[in-house]
Amino acid sequence: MEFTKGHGTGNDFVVLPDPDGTLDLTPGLVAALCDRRRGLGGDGVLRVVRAAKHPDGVALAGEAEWFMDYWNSDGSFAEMCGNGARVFVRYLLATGLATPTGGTLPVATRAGLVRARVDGDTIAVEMRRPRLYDASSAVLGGLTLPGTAVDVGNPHLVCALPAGIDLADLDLTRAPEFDPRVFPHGVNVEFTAPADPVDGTDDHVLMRVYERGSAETLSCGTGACAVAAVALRDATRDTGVVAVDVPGGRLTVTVTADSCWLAGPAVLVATGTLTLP
Ligand SMILES: N[C@@H](CCC[C@H](N)C(=O)O)C(=O)O
Repeated sequence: MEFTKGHGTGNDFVVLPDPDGTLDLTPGLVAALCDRRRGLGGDGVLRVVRAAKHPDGVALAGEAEWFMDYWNSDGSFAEMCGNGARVFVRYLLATGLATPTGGTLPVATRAGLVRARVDGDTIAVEMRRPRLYDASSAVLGGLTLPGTAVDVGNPHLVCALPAGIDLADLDLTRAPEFDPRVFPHGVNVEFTAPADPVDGTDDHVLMRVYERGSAETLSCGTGACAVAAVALRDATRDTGVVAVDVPGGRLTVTVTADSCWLAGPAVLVATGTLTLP
């Protein structure tokens, strides 16, 4: 089986072309592929399948040719992956499987249709506007951190660190605890700290993330969108541009009245042939 490895700000994926949806992708196979010592290694798998050929994509087949079948590294599904969508589009373009029309390329996902725009090394995807819906908290190393629940198609909990606690000092080798009544299907937890202004943006935030199904990653695109929406709310703004620095680089999030653009680099690093176990 052919594979490609790619990443967006260090959030890395095994890309599997399966245009006709014939691959028997199982949670065990996904976990084995993502194993960093015994497999190819990755935060997740992106199966590239025609929307018409996947039960979760078929409803959008009239609007997008390709469906992003995203899996976390533990073998669970997620509704949406912002960095994954950007890498997915890079793959479609590099392989000639799709070309933008009128500057944009639609992709079907479990969270609905996203649109991509390509500008050199940068790929931006337009997703739904993040919805802030509840106050909740995470517990990490005995410390309770208040936060905001945000729906970006997938669930997020954004927690600002109190003064005196350094983002770099957080121990994210263990999962933060969260309230399962607010997040019955689990949650991605973002920890944030303010940063110095960046030209051309309205706000600048530092972020680390513990992802549902993938543990700590170097970046999370939907997480960055959630963080940007909370930063704008805290600045009593409804829309704006926020630079979000993650351990793997910088993402730029533009929240508009009705959507959210996530922009950053998306890179393919290797292709090869995989012998399935
Ligand atoms: N890294 C992704 C999010 C992947 C899904 C997430 N772990 C979940 O289970 O919701 C991103 O870039 O958005």
